[in-house]
Order: sequence, then C-alpha cells, then structure tokens
Amino acid sequence: MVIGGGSAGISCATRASSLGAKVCLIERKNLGGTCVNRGCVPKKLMWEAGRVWKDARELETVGIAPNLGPFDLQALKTRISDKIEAIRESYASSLEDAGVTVLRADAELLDDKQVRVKGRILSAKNIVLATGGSPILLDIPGKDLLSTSRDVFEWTEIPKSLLVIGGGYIGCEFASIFRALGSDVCIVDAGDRLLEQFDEVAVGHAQDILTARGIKVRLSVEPTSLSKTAGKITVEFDSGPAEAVTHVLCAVGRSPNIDELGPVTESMERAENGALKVTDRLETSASGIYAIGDAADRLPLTPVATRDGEALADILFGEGARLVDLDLVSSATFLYPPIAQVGETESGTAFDGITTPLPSGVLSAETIEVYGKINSDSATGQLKGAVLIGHSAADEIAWIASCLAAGGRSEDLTKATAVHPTLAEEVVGRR
Ligand SMILES: Cc1cc2nc3c(=O)[nH]c(=O)nc-3n(C[C@H](O)[C@H](O)[C@H](O)COP(=O)(O)OP(=O)(O)OC[C@H]3O[C@@H](n4cnc5c(N)ncnc54)[C@H](O)[C@@H]3O)c2cc1C
Repeated sequence: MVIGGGSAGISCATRASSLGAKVCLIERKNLGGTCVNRGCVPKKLMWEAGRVWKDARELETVGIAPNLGPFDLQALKTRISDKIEAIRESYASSLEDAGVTVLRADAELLDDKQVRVKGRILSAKNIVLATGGSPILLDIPGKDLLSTSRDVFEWTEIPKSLLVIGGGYIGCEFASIFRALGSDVCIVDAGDRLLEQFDEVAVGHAQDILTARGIKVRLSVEPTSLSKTAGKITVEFDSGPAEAVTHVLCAVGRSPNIDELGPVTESMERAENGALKVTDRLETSASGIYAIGDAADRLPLTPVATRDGEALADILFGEGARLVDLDLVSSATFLYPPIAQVGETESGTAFDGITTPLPSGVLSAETIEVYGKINSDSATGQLKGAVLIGHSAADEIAWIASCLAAGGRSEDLTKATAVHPTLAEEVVGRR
C-alpha cells in the first residue's frame, strides 16, 4: 500500500506491480504530486518562458528589433496546464497498465498494517509513506499576505514588485523568473549567503549575476511583520528599511507531510527537518512501514524520489537494490544562467570568464557568464566534485557526475576533447 502518488509513490507502485506484487496507491489530490503539478515541471516551463522573454528583449544587441507586445501570462498558464494534464494522464494510464489499484482519497495510517481510507480500513503487508512535503509559512503578524510556491502558479498577473523571503533554490529561481518577466525583485535571507547547498565561491558569482540583472539582495535580515495599505504589502524587518511590494513569496523551506497521517507517526524517528529516518532498506523506525521521497530523510529532489521508489520495490519484491549514492546526485538552480553542482567542491581548480564565444554570451552584456570549479584529490587526482555556472550547466553536470561515479581522475578529463565552442570545453580537454 503506497500513500502518495507523486514521483516516489508512482515509481514504487509501478515497479512493485511489475515484480508481481498486489499494489494499491492512495492519492488525495493529483497524480504526479509536487514535481508535476506545482514544482519542477511548471517551474521549468516558466523558467523557459522567462529565458525566451529576456532574450527577446536583448535581441536588439544582435541587430533584431522585435515588436513585442505585453507578456501574456494567461497564454503561458494555459500551455503549462495542458502539459501538466498530459503528464497526469500518462501516469494514470501507466499505473492502470501496470495493474495498480488507485484510490483518490486521504489516507490515515492506523498501524504498521492498516490504513483508513474514506471510512474503510484497508490492510497490507507493507506500507510505503510517499507523502511528500509542503512549503513552510513564516509565523509572523500579517502572514496571510504571504504567498508560497503553490500560489505562484495561480497568480493572474506578473507582480509589479516581488519580495522573495528565503534565498534557497526555490526562492532564487522564482526571483530570476519574475525579474525576467519584468517584476522589480528583492530577495531577503536570514543567513549571510544565498543558496546554502551550493559552493560558496560559485554562489558569490551567481549573486553577482542576480544583482547585474537588477535583483536586489539583502542578507542577514529577518521579516518581522506584513501589513497591507493602498494595494501594497509592507514588510518590516528586524534591521534596515521596510519593503513595499505588490507580492511576497515565502520560500523559507519545506516540511514533510507526516503529522497529518495520524498519531501513529508520533513515535516514529524523525530528522531535524521532520523527515522520517530510514535504514538502507528505506524502512522507518516502525518495522513494515517504509518512507521514500521528500517524506524520508534523504535528499528532497525528484530523481532521488524516483530512484528510491524503484529501489524500495526491488528491495521488497525483487532481488534487492543499493540506494543511489547521495554524493552523486546532481543538483541545479535555474538562474539565467543556471548553477549546477555535484559532489564536494570546497577546494579545486576554478575557471571563470568567457574564454570562448559561447552562445549565451552573444546576447548578454554581463561579463561573468561562465564559472566553474573541478575538485579532485591532490595526491591521487580522483575527481571529488564540480560546480558550473553557464547556460548548459544543468545538463553538463550530469556527465561529470558519471565520471565521479566511474572513479574518474582529473587527468581523464584532459584525454578527450569537447566540441568548440561550448561550455563543455571549459572542463574537457583543458590542461
Ligand atoms: C517550486 C518547486 C520546484 C522544484 N524544483 C525541482 C527541480 O527542479 N528538480 C528537482 O529534482 N526537484 C525539484 N523540486 C522538489 C521535488 O518536487 C520533490 O523532491 C518531489 O516532488 C518529491 O516527490 P515525492 O513523491 O516525495 O512527493 P510529492 O511529489 O509531494 O507527492 C506526495 C503526494 O502525496 C499526497 N499525499 C500526502 N499526504 C497524503 C495522504 N495522507 N493521503 C493521500 N495522499 C497524500 C500528496 O497529495 C502528493 O501528491 C521542486 C519543488 C518545488 C516546490
């Protein structure tokens, strides 16, 4: 019995069924969960729209003078919902083809074998919690004026001015997207840097890029209250001036959807962020109850959710599986251009600046469009990690991750050559 029909739950249910298990999946909202309905998919489509719109307005620099009307947000939203609907339908049919019973309801966990659904008690030998997570809302006066990443996709207009609270990847991505679509944007963060999960030096360059694109960044400040007057939301801080904006996005983190499953979860072991601790068989501290995706204390990213879902099915009904090594998980923040990282990057050899006429460099006036760092062991040359900033960084980091997984050494990168002119030649063939 799988509770939650997001990336993790669907991959687990489909795989388990293909291995001969009798599977029931319970989903209270839409198949596809966060990633498809209110996360990666609509975000990436908005990012693409922002990139095209930003580039279109820079076309004069290459001799094209387009006659652009206003940005049509409704047209974009229609396109996004068509794409989402197509993905939901394909999930529904692949679950049906696999023979998974799908129930559309809220599930309550009663014990390690039983779940209550629409007043009925269902039992299963194995219960999988794949309930994902939800945005955390700041608990300050005026918090009703805050929007979350869920609300962003419902907005009916591009904000005139946007304050993003939280400089993690979700906050920085929406700040970049709405700046590209024409909003005045300010990001505030309580810490002393943005994008804590990414290499500090690279983030310094990323912050320069954000600032060069007109995004104001305020660090080490915490909002204390919000109030609304004359169509604007005023946000006060513990230090420095207030900001008056039309929209405020709260992107201070996400918390796993566990408590609402019922009191049974209270005794289960949790990590600091509330996610369920799991063994290397993805079993929680309650035997027979498993957790995958954002509900588990792993990495809250779709590829981890999908891979762990499949791995759990293999563990329970197949020939076993080794979980994906979290040190080999690539991650990116979709700025213009994106920053992407894998492994450990603290030391390492850095390169920066445009050394080749990269396609992204033609349209842009900024100087730092490319930055990268490859980290390897100084004694053995074994690759340890990399961070890249560049228009294709989010794609290119994947093959560096594969080199890491294969135990590659820095000298291996000099043996082949990359295509010129590309970002890849900053990494491959460089001596
Ligand atoms: C704005 C945003 C952008 C993101 N961008 C990226 C990105 O670019 N790349 C990336 O890798 N990750 C990204 N993520 C993270 C990614 O979306 C998640 O890691 C992933 O969706 C987790 O999948 P999951 O299956 O664990 O949970 P979810 O997809 O959240 O699915 C959980 C499902 O469980 C259901 N559920 C919960 N409780 C119950 C219950 N009691 N009964 C029945 N059903 C229940 C929910 O309705 C939901 O459908 C993004 C997230 C956000 C919010």
